[in-house]
Formats: sequence, C-alpha cells, structure tokens
Amino acid sequence: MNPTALVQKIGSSWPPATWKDVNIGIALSGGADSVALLRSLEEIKQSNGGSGELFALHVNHHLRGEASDGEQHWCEELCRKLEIPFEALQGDVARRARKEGDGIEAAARHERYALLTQAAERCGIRYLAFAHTQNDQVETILFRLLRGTGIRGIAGMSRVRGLTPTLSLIRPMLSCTRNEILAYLSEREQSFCNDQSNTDSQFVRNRLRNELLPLLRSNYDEKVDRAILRLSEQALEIQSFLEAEARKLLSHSLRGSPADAQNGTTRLKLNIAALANRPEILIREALRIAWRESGLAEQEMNFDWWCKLADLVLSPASNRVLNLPGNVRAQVIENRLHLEWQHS
Ligand SMILES: Nc1ncnc2c1ncn2[C@@H]1O[C@H](COP(=O)(O)OP(=O)(O)OP(=O)(O)O)[C@@H](O)[C@H]1O
Repeated sequence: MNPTALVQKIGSSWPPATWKDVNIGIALSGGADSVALLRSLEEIKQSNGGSGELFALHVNHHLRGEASDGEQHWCEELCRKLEIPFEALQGDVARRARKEGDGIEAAARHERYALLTQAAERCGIRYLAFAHTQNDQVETILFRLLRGTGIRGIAGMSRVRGLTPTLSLIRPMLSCTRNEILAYLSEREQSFCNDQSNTDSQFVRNRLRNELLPLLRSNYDEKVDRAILRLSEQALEIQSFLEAEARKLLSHSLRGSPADAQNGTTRLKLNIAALANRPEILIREALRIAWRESGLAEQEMNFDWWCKLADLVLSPASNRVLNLPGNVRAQVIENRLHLEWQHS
C-alpha cells in the first residue's frame, strides 16, 4: 500500500523512531479522525517494525442508548480485523456530573480522560494518542476566545502533555485537516461512525463548528483558520518564554522552603524578596506554576484572582489576608507569602 499524504504527514510530525519500541494507546471513538489515526499509525508501524504494540481504547459513555453500544461493537470489530488489541471502558457520566457539578459535555470529557489514563497505565502504554485535528485546534481557540481566556488558552491544545510520570498524551494529527483525513479514509475505503451529538446545536461547541466557523469562512475563506493558527503559534512562543522565566524566578523564591503538610493543612511559603521589582506578569505566572504544581485546582482562579494575589506580593501588609478559591488562604508573614489549605 502506498503511503498517502496523511501517513507521511503524521510520520514526519511524530517520527516512528521515537515510538516504535514502546506501547501506544489510541483513543478510538469510532469517528473519522480516530479511525484515520488508528489506520495510519498501524501502517506506519507495519513499515517500521519495532517491539512496541498498538492498543485501541474506546470509552462507552452510554449516553445514546443502543447507538453507544453499536459504536463500541463497531470499534471492536474494526480492531479484530486489524488484529489490534481492543479494550472498551464503561463510563458513568451521570455520576461524575453529580460529583463534580459539571455539565454533561465536561463530565463526559473528564470521565473519558480518567478512564483512558487508568487503562493506559494498566497496559504499560507510554503514549496515549488522541486524534485532535487542525480543525479541532481552530475551534478550540475560537471557543476559548469567545468564552474568555488568556495567552495560554490562545496557544491552543498542546502536541504533547504529561498525564502521569510514565504516560504522555500526544496529538499527532494537529496539523492534519478534516479534508485530508476524509480523503485518506476514502482512499483506503475505510468507513467510520457518525456521532449524531456532533450536530446537536444545543452544545455551544457544535454551534461554533457548524454555524459560526462556516459563516466566517464564507466571508474570509480559509484565511480565518490560518489567522487563528498563526495567533496561537505566537501565543505558544510567548507562553513558553514566560514560563521558562517564571520557573527561574520561582526556584529562587522557593529555595529551601518545600511545601509542608501537618495536621491536615498544607503550607507553601514563597520568599517575596525574590519576586519584588519583577514585572507583574512574571509574578502571576510564577504564582500560577507554584499553585498548579502544589496540586491545587486552577479552574476558579480567574485573571482577577491572580492579579489580587500578585498585588499581595507587590504591596505586602501583614494584616492583609486573601481568601482564594479552593479555600486557600494567602498572607504575607515576615517577607514570605504563605499559602495554606486543608487537604483530605
Ligand atoms: N468515546 C471515546 N473513546 C475513546 N476516545 C475518544 C472518545 N471520544 C473522543 N475520543 C478521543 O478524543 C478525540 C477528540 O474527540 P472530541 O473532540 O470529541 O473530544 P474532546 O476530548 O471532548 O475534545 P476537546 O479536548 O477538544 O474538548 C477523538 O478524536 C478521540 O481520539
């Protein structure tokens, strides 16, 4: 079989030499994108050999009754034909939505990532590959822009991200367009499942994909996509630079003060002399890294909260106490910013 443009593109963005000897998991929904990813990684593997194995992992969310079970069986059958080990994971979205207070879409995503991560660890998988495409990237950036985001949000989805110390999420199709994927599938005469929920306009994300983006493209053609992607590449450059500088600052500020946990309370102390007189944007980023790496949830820490916390560092007064989201208490005591929270 001749390698197609899609296979070559994936192979050059994620060279097989870097993964052929480790186990790879493919998050297989049964949709066109993940079916194309499965088939093309299999082709690349066939022609490059190696000791690693491919595994397909499917999450059945049981949100669409028989249609959900049908997709699971369809994926299982495809993997049986391709002789790729397959595992179906059973999600309980309603339970997660109740527990986390999220909408169905967000709960399904959290459930999916949690189940896939557990299964990948169990199978000794090193890279868990998702089939997000260039079109998904454009949608994600526009969605974040409209909902409210910062530089990091505009940088879009990353190509690779650590999930656990031994497992990374990878997105090898971020430079591939939907049209390239459909052309590949038709060339291989490969069918796929159509997820009806992708057309349901009650989801904001679908309205953006099916209504707003086509409207923008009809006025500005593909330039819209290119403009959004160029903005995201620049945001990624700025973000990477900022993060590297903030890490240097943080290493001075944290020197000799690891977080300590006693009697159910965790305390993180940052030396504010190391942060003083530095640009506020750098201080905010350093605080954000310290926060994230202490295992605190970032969701409710919006821009205003980061500004308030940075202001506490820049204008310290010992009687000022900030009560932050996640029940984190912040106060400056003797030239140190103390962050305190209860842990379970
Ligand atoms: N039910 C599923 N089982 C396994 N993998 C899935 C499933 N649904 C989605 N995926 C994986 O996630 C990729 C992106 O799908 P989709 O855009 O629907 O997911 P998402 O994670 O909600 O996206 P985003 O992270 O952009 O919000 C798919 O191409 C596939 O690799």
